[in-house]
Amino acid sequence: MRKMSVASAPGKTILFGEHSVVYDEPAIAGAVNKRASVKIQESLNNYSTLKSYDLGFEVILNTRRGTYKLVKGKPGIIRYILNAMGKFHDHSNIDMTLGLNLPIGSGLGSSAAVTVATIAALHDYHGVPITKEKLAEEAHGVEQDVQGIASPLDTLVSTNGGLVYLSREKRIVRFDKPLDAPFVIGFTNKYGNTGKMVKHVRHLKDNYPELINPVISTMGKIANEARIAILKNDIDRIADLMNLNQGLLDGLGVNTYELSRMIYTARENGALASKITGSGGGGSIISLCKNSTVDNVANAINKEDSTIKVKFSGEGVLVNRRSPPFN
Ligand SMILES: Nc1ncnc2c1ncn2[C@@H]1O[C@H](COP(=O)(O)OP(=O)(O)O)[C@@H](O)[C@H]1O
Ligand SMILES: C[C@@](O)(CCOP(=O)(O)O)CC(=O)O
Ligand SMILES: [Mg+2]
Repeated sequence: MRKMSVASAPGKTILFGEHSVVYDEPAIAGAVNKRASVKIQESLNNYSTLKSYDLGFEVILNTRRGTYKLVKGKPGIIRYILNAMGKFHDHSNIDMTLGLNLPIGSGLGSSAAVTVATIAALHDYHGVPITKEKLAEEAHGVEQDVQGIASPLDTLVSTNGGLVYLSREKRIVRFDKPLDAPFVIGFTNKYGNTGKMVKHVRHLKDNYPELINPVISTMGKIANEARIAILKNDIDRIADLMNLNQGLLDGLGVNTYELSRMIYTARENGALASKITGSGGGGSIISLCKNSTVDNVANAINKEDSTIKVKFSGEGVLVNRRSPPFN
């Protein structure tokens, strides 16, 4: 029987604090019910392979030399997997398969979900016990290597699951109850590149510190206000804070015409709030709706863009389809 390991991890949606979280401000994000899965099998060849039917890529890897040949597809997300293999794999030949049922580059944390699932599968394959804390830390290190700058938010949420508040001290506090309100995620077919958008904000901050620092710290204050509103399930206050957060993201230049189109379409068709989720520059928006308006909002956005129905999910990383006995 060929040695095999399977791990999966959820994507996420950021409610408050994207970009400001990179500068240690608090943030609020939730794991969603769309996941990345990685299967590793002992290879019968004298080389390794990495395939994804969902993303249409195939790679032949020489793990001994650390080189690879892209047989077909785009390299993007492969960089995260190769970085993880460089750190957590030996030179044995393996066949890896990546499954992804969430849109990639769409602000839903595909890079974090793929990275967490890859590392969890590699550690299981090599029989290396690991805690959730260590797994999230290693995954954050991979995102930092590949993107140049990354907060631990995405990889913490993909590892732990649930709706979480990330404090300034980088501790996560899980909300006991998911938000009792329907959301619609709208996404454009123009994906955003997280690394590029984070570097854009860094450039602005370095050039206009006296203007941008107050924006970043106000985003942190909004996240703290939102934490209280979520605990009270004060939907109207959450909505006001989401729209305020959007105004500041716009100021940071991470909005686009397509994202604005979806934001205002959502608001004009009954959404209580609508804002960019994730890095922006493309990708997705998240709209807070009422049960009576959620279908209107989705239908209106679908006229020119796409929507994906996601639910918050309590499930974080799974290894061999069960929540690992993390110590
Ligand atoms: N079709 C694709 N095949 C492989 N990689 C892709 C594809 N589309 C986008 N990518 C890459 O996937 C990564 C997505 O990560 P990121 O930009 O952080 O988006 P997300 O918001 O999903 O985390 C980027 O490195 C991007 O270059
Ligand atoms: C923009 C940022 O705050 C979130 C990135 O989210 P995503 O990769 O677009 O899903 C960057 C980070 O936190 O590392
Ligand atoms: Mg990402």
